[in-house]
Amino acid sequence: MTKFNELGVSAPIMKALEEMGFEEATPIQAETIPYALEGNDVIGQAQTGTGKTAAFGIPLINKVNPKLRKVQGLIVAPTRELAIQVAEEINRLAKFKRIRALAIFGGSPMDRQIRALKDGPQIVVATPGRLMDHMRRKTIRIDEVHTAVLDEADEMLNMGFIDDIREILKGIPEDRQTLLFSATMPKEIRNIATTLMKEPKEVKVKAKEMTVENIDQYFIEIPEKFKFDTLNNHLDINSPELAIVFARTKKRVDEITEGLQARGYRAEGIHGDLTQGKRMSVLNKFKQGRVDVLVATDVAARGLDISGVTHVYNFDIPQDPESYVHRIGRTGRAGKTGEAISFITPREMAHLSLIEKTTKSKMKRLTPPTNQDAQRGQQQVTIDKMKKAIDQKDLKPYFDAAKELLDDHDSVTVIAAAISMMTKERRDTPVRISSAAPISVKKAKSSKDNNRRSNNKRYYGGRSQGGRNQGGRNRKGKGNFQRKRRDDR
Ligand SMILES: Nc1ncnc2c1ncn2[C@@H]1O[C@H](COP(=O)(O)OP(=O)(O)OP(=O)(O)O)[C@@H](O)[C@H]1O
Ligand SMILES: [Mg+2]
Repeated sequence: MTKFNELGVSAPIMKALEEMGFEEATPIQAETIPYALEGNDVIGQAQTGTGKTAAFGIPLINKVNPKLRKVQGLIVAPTRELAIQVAEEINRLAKFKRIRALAIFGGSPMDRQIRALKDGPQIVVATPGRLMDHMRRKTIRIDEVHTAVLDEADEMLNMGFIDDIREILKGIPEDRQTLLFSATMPKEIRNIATTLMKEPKEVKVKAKEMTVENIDQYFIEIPEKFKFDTLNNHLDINSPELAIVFARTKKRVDEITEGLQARGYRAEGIHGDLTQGKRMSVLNKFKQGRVDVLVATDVAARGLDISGVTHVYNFDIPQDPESYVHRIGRTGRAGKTGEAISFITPREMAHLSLIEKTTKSKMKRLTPPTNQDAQRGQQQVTIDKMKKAIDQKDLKPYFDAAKELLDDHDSVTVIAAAISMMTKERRDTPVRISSAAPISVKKAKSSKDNNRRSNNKRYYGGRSQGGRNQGGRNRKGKGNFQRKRRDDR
């Protein structure tokens, strides 16, 4: 284990790290910080939730001159919420260095951002679309930037963003330091990346699997029309502290959200068609635990660090294995455990193998839970509450009433009545989710799908201990798949 002071991190940052409770550097931090501090370009790849933000944030802050009120560090991120989160983490790390990070992103008033930029933040975290707006209007100067960071680098260099990124990098002096980070880095994207960098040091934290091992991964083979009830049952059985449900399209996100609300869950949806105000309020409610289930498109798949997310459901399996890695990585962060459950229609089974092959990890099969399983799961929630009360509460004031009840009824009946009154009643409000075209399956490899290991015994006790736009424009018309996909999230 490496201490931060062994890495050459300066005193003000050390103080911030202490305040944040970071005792030791994570492997990606230990390996990339020294390279970056020496001024090297770095490509850093490490699993989700392993501290990549600080891995680029610390050396960047280290290098920034607090006396110079000009943008010196530019971080580009794919979504608005991620830009905000990264700026917050940078500001925490920079607390004792008198420098400020500002997030600029689409969907929020331009004039306010222009004023904030005039204030002279040394670090800007931006989504590409809004950043380019500012560049065109000359309301941001990036010609003194010495460090450029692409967070979620493979996404930023993918078809939907690559042209913007090239244009942005053209505005930054060529002798810049460039840092690229992501949990995934397909080879062809890595090749593009190196053309934008100078002899980059490539750090790939050695891991058997691309996914974090403290996420238990499951799949349920289920026809489309049973997905919603299965989700319902699963939520009842697992009673997640916080759960994220990923669906393929904005429409499905809306329908699933409405369906869950109709069935009595505290659920809210998030996708690219909502106003920025709504997106932020939904995410904040989720972070505060006022919403238990966040239903989302891939707009929430990358980078978001929300503590307490115990379950991730892939209501629809994602097209790309990379997207799978990022989605499930919203749980099991910073050493905590989590569960990921993917719904796969029979026709999509070959796609499961492709994902497993890419991520080098296996999903265990679960049988779809029945309504009875779900009922039992909900009762278990009550029983757990009762057990807690037995352990922790002073129940003596209730003894007389209890004894009175037991004069007339046997104890099993009395307890059953108590459980029934405290258990959430299931609502069977009919819910219809419009059907979605199944994923287009590439490189189908079906032979081993027929004899997958079965692990059906896992219904109860499945509760785990949990410890959180895109560039702002809805650009249409290029016609390629990636672009379309981004517009639809
Ligand atoms: N050295 C550390 N010690 C303890 N906690 C840490 C350390 N470094 C980072 N963290 C915390 O771990 C969590 C995950 O960090 P971060 O969001 O940077 O992960 P990431 O690798 O960028 O994940 P993703 O691939 O999903 O973007 C954050 O809450 C962060 O504050
Ligand atoms: Mg990250």
